[in-house]
Amino acid sequence: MTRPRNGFPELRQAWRSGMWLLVAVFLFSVFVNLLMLTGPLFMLQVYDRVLGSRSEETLVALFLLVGVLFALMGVLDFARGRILARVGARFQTMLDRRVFGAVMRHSLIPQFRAGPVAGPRDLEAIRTVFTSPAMPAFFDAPWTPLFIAAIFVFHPLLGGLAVAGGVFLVGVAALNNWLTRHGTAGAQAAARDAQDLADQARHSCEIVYAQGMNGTISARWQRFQGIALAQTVRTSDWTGLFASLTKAFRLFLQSAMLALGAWLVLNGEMTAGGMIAASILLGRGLAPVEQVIGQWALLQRAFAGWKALGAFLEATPPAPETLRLPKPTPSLTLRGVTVFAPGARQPTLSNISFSVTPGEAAAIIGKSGSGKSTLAKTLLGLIHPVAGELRLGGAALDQYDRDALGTFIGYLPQQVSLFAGTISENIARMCPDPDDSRVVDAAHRANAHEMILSLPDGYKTMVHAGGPLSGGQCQRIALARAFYGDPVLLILDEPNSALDGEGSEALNRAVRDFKRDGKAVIIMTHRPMAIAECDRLIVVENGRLKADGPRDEVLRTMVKNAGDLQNLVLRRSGA
Ligand SMILES: Nc1ncnc2c1ncn2[C@@H]1O[C@H](COP(=O)(O)OP(=O)(O)OP(=O)(O)O)[C@@H](O)[C@H]1O
Repeated sequence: MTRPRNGFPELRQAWRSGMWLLVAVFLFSVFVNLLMLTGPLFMLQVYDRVLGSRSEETLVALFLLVGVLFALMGVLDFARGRILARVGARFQTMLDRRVFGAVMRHSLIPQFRAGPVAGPRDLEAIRTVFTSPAMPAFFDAPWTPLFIAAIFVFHPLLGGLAVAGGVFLVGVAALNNWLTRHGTAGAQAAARDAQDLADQARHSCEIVYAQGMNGTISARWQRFQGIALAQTVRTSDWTGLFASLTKAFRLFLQSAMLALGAWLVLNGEMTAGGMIAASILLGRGLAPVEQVIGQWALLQRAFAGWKALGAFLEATPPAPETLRLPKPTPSLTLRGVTVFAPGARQPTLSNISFSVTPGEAAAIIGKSGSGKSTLAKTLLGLIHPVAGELRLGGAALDQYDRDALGTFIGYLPQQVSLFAGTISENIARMCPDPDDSRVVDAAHRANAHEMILSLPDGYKTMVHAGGPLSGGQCQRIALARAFYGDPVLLILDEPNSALDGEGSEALNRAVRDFKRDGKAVIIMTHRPMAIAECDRLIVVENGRLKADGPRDEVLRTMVKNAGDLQNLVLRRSGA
């Protein structure tokens, strides 16, 4: 069995790419931890040497030295924090594109599109650990045994007390982890549900108000929020309890250490300086443990994110590398194409075969739900048939590079959506430096140029959810986006659903121009106006091909009210 190369191996590779920086952090940590001995050593010297000798010169010299050493420790500690932040940023940057790509591929499956998008959040959760105090604590933790060993040097009894205290703290951390492991995950899942519902409600706020759904939606949101809050409070109660317990215990342990030390001093088994130094060493040694416990919720989220992200990337491999094929000839062939909706028993499209040749415009008509939009998405390679083959310019769709294929095809979806950006960027398919002449040319073809110029900011008008364009204006801009560049095939799904008579005429003109240029056009519709320029008519019924042939012939034989429809088509097209 071959081991998967996607998923966890990708995470590990991104992690390893920052390894040399982590080695630098490790080296910095060596010095930071050695410099942490400055305090106890200074204490030892002051108590045992300065106070004993009553030498002010020694005190001043030691004090200056300590100042320099602490300054050095501060600089090194700051530097390793900066490096760790960059290791995290590097980890995220290496995976950002891949995760975004995987989310996009995953969203092509309709039932996943509506679900929560975890990938980027998981990645963010892992990165956050690098900027949290937990990460330096991990690099400090290996020094804990050294500090405890140093306490043994002062006196074995003190060392024994330190070990017992350390073991108790680690036990507390493990118990905390065990008690909160389910609560944290549950709280995160419920918070995600609440956030997703809030986003959805915000996007559809008009329908929420118009249909009096404010109360029901906010009650549903509050329920999710309530679950999230209850779990968070319960988890935070446990974590808070353990954090307080740890803190109080560590302070008590330091006092216990002092008490034991004082007793040993009274018995003449150690010096007063050693007693103070041992107490400080204990504080230093146990600080990383305390810090990790304090950051436990963050660490748990990062561990869960690592597991979820690895599994997600494993299940969503990147698109296979393809050759950049040259621009295809505008001929499309389908043979026996069958498509199932995920989990469906009956096919949405069954054994569909037809071809469209250069210079031809074909209309695909059928009742609502007959499978026209599914066919359009299949022709675009967005839905994969379970059987049959589909070729553009002689090559199967998956032989094309996905982005390149997109430039060869102009697509107008049934439900138009524009992106946050200027009209010109939207027409240029969100290219950051659009070619103005091609943008204007596409707008002209879609009869959108005058309309765009009439807007206060013209082509620079910002498009955003909810404004400032009407449905028809959006459709014309989306049509211009389909025309942008030099597509060889146009696939238009209900192109004049929001167009007025003038817009429909312009669309017919554009289709005529496309045919004249030897390109191919496919229009999914049930509006007669849209088939005026179509030479071919393909009728789909319940996902099956019912008829395919010259438009007028098919109209005569297949459509019940052929006469009326034909008259309407010919009258509207001015033929
Ligand atoms: N990704 C998919 N893969 C296969 N089938 C799907 C997919 N998504 C939806 N379907 C199925 O396709 C059926 C037909 O829907 P489709 O939107 O293609 O019809 P349509 O002819 O365009 O209808 P309308 O004219 O109302 O837009 C739906 O009933 C649904 O079960």
